[in-house]
Amino acid sequence: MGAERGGRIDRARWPHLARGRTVVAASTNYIEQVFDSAATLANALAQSVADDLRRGLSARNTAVLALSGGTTPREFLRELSQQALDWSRVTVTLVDERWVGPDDERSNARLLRENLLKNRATNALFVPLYCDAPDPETGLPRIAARIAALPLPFDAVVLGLGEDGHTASFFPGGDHLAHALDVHGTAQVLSMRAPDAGEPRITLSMPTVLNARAVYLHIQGDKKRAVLAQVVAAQGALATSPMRVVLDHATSPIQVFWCA
Ligand SMILES: O=C(O)[C@H](O)[C@@H](O)[C@H](O)[C@H](O)COP(=O)(O)O
Repeated sequence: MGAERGGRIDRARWPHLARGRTVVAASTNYIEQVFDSAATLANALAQSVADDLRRGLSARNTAVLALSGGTTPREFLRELSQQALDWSRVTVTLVDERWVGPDDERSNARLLRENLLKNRATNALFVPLYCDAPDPETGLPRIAARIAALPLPFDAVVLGLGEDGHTASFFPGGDHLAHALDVHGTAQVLSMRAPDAGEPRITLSMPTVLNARAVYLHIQGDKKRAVLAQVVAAQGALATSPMRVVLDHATSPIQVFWCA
């Protein structure tokens, strides 16, 4: 993969890279930065995503962002909500959503509502990946119409990583996994059911994610870092994992933000 090591990073090639962070590896399809705490990571990631949004606002007068749910992003979302920019011109949606009501503990919409859509970001427009249909298959046309109406590509997409190598709701064994991962596919959003997914899901498709102007991977803890190392080395069960497909087809380097 031709990794560069910290001292030899060509900063001109990586314009988003702020000073003072440790770059542990970079290659043509990812660049990894390591932070000494979850708080410094959350702050740096929020600043970086906010800069992407500001660039979008000044170039196109509008900006659009897709965020992941799960347990990792809470602190980052709170930091992002404090970023000074014209949030009234920003549209926020999710990378994926569990098919549960917006007040359910497992709802990613709820996570965003409680942690991002407040403070300075109160006026951001949130586009949910959930509707009152009984299941994601039935709700899909409505959700797809919402995504089709967005001014894509996304200015930034933030992904998470599961220990099974899933990202977004690209779960191994998912009923629409091949379709979702098809880089030439035309679907922007799909339903997904998988044995390890818990609830049925809605997910952005791989090309919708990878067309973003900036794609981040936010991971915390040694276990996730070990998972990513296996994905990068294409080893064992993770050699063909969904995250590996993301790395293989990244059109601009995935920006990995990691802390122990
Ligand atoms: O809603 C979700 O489940 C996600 O968006 C999912 O892709 C998540 O990012 C990973 O599963 C990591 O989740 P954790 O941060 O909880 O480990």
